[in-house]
Amino acid sequence: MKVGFVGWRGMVGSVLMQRMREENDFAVINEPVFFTTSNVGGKGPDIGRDVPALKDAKNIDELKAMDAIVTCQGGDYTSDIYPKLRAAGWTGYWIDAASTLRMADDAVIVLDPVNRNVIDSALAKGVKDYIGGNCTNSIMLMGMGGLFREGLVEWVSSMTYQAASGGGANHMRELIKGMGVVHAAVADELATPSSAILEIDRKVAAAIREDVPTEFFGAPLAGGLIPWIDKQLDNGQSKEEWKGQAEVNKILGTDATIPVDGLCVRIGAMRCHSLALTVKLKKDLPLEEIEAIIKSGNDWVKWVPNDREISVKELTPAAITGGLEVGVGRVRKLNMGGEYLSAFVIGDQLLWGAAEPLRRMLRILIER
Ligand SMILES: NC(=O)C1=CN([C@@H]2O[C@H](COP(=O)(O)OP(=O)(O)OC[C@H]3O[C@@H](n4cnc5c(N)ncnc54)[C@H](OP(=O)(O)O)[C@@H]3O)[C@@H](O)[C@H]2O)C=CC1
Ligand SMILES: N[C@@H](CC(=O)OP(=O)(O)O)C(=O)O
Repeated sequence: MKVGFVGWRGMVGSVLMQRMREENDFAVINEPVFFTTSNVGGKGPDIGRDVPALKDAKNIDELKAMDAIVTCQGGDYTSDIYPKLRAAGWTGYWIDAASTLRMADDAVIVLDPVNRNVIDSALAKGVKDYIGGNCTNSIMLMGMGGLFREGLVEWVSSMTYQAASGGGANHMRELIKGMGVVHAAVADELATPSSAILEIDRKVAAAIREDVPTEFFGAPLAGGLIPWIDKQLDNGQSKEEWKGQAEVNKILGTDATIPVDGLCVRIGAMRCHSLALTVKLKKDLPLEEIEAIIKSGNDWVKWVPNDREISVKELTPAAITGGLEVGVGRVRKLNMGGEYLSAFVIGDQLLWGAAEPLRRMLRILIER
């Protein structure tokens, strides 16, 4: 199979390359071809064997020679190139991290540990477009997929805590710079144990208002949060919030829509997205049964007992970042009644939230 890779040196693309090397995926790809929008003729990534020089990611003829194209280049690239390629008669497989094509009728949102049945039936029908889901939705479904699979979920309220990496590499850099600015504003006082905390607080507040960089996020994130992610819609939702119900139902292939809604908030974590969920179940099940169903969702569910000491150690970005496990904890019945469940779900948004579903989709295609 001739597989073209576009966007491989970006943040999502780099994580994809890293995972493909770890899983030895390049051993089963006869001809990997790497494309670029900025460095035609340059050197491709290290995949353990020689690869041809980088090809032009905007050259439709070069792209047309591929059996499959995996792109992490972003929505603008997809909007520009995909229609031209299809118009030129290309019938290969398009695997994409960008949201552009997700809701298209003839595209499938891929998250195979949750919707392998949807993927398999699409492949059998000849569907050619396989798109990675929004990071919060993929993480939520990786954590709570068992409850959805059993048809137990009536609705979900999802309050998110989303990491800087969701915005891209520059956003991560801005967060760290901001942290440095805050520290620098009170470094002397911090070195003096007797210094007054209110004075430290005043200086920190001033630094956050005036000095923390805001070029990429548009508001100070270090030492704060931003209660809006993505565009504003006419109904008062953010686009990120709108994606919840639309994508979750499409991923699951539901007949009747399961309502999913809540607020999406950017916080100062690096690459772990978290969700505080209220789940309305269709029936009042014992907690032990709920635990067994959640654990049975897939091999990556990391069940964290609802215990203070374990939760603060295991259910945090520090514990989860860089790994494929999706933490699920704080599961208990809420005061509203036996059918109301709380849960906290946390995952690395560059892995299950972006690169991993694409990597696995490519593998499914190759191994067919
Ligand atoms: N970030 C996320 O959490 C998620 C992102 N996505 C999708 O993936 C797309 C790509 O996201 P992301 O990887 O964060 O974007 P990046 O900005 O990190 O990379 C995108 C492209 O920018 C070019 N680029 C320019 N300067 C640099 C540089 N200094 N280092 C690396 N690449 C550079 C590269 O193209 P070239 O080599 O051709 O110059 C690269 O492929 C998004 O637009 C989105 O559609 C989907 C899910 C989650
Ligand atoms: N919007 C997400 C990241 C992302 O790229 O999402 P999408 O693929 O749905 O555009 C975030 O900021 O955390």
